[in-house]
Amino acid sequence: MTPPVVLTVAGSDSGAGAGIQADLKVFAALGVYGTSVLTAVTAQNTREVRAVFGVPAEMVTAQLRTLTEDLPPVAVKTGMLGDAEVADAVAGAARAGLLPNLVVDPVLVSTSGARLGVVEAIERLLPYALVATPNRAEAAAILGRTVSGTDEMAEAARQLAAGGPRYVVVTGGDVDGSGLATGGGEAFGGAVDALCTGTEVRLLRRPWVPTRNSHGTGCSFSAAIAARLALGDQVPDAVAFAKEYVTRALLGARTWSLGSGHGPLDHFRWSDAAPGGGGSASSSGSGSSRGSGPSSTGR
Ligand SMILES: Nc1ncnc2c1ncn2[C@@H]1O[C@H](COP(=O)(O)OP(=O)(O)O)[C@@H](O)[C@H]1O
Ligand SMILES: Cc1ncc(COP(=O)(O)OP(=O)(O)O)c(N)n1
Repeated sequence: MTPPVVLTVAGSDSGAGAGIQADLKVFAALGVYGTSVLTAVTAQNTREVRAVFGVPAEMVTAQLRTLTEDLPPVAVKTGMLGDAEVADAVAGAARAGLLPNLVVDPVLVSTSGARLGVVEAIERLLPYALVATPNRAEAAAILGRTVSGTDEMAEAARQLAAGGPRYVVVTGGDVDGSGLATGGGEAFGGAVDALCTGTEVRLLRRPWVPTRNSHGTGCSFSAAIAARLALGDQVPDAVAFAKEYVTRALLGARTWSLGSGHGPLDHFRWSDAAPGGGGSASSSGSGSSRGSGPSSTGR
């Protein structure tokens, strides 16, 4: 069967844990045909982002036009955009109807602290998003206030949804269920995200996986949402699937030793990494919206 085409518009991570490389791995793992528009090249490993080189906006437009003429996507995700000119180029394509089922992951700063984007660029694209997936820090930067506990995450999701995207997931991979920063190696109450559907906010909770190999969780999450939208899921189901997928990909990589910093997820061995069976990351689902489980399409 011909797979649906899914496009990622993002930066290159030379270490392949995040960015274009992670997105394409997620697409392959979930059975869709991935295409890519490169917005920037980073010199990056598991420890740091050493250099960033932006692709000119005209070249981003050329990639978008060339691809969408021949391989029109069924769903699209954006990651690192770099500057506002690149965001304008992508927004132009969205306005022209070339980027259906658009998932915007507002990448601003890497885990290691490097700046990968600006709020102004994100703001230009958010009105065209079907789904936006900011983490707590990104939501805070866009809204201009702190977003700490789950109540504030829910409120931030509601506020961002009122300003453009139909659905917003504020992710909290770095906090436990009661909103305390984790930071250590212990499992707390769960990795909690807040999904605003436009009418309500649902808290999605899966086990928090204690691992250093967590580089690229945000990229992988948004890529999985886009893949599942292309396969026909409704947004809440796509989001629930993506959360489960990331949990399993984190579990799959717990024993990996790739690089000396924050290593990548195991994007491919997720279908046999059952959450709850993974050491201290016991199941703590509550209040979550669950779609069909990842194992339904696992290889
Ligand atoms: N250690 C972890 N254990 C379980 N889930 C996690 C962990 N880290 C991140 N996640 C999940 O991964 C997804 C991406 O979130 P997050 O890591 O907050 O994004 P970002 O990489 O943009 O900071 C969310 O569903 C989040 O809950
Ligand atoms: C090229 C590139 N794009 C995005 C990121 C950040 O990835 P993300 O998944 O949002 O973040 P972490 O999970 O690594 O915090 C990146 N580093 N490089």
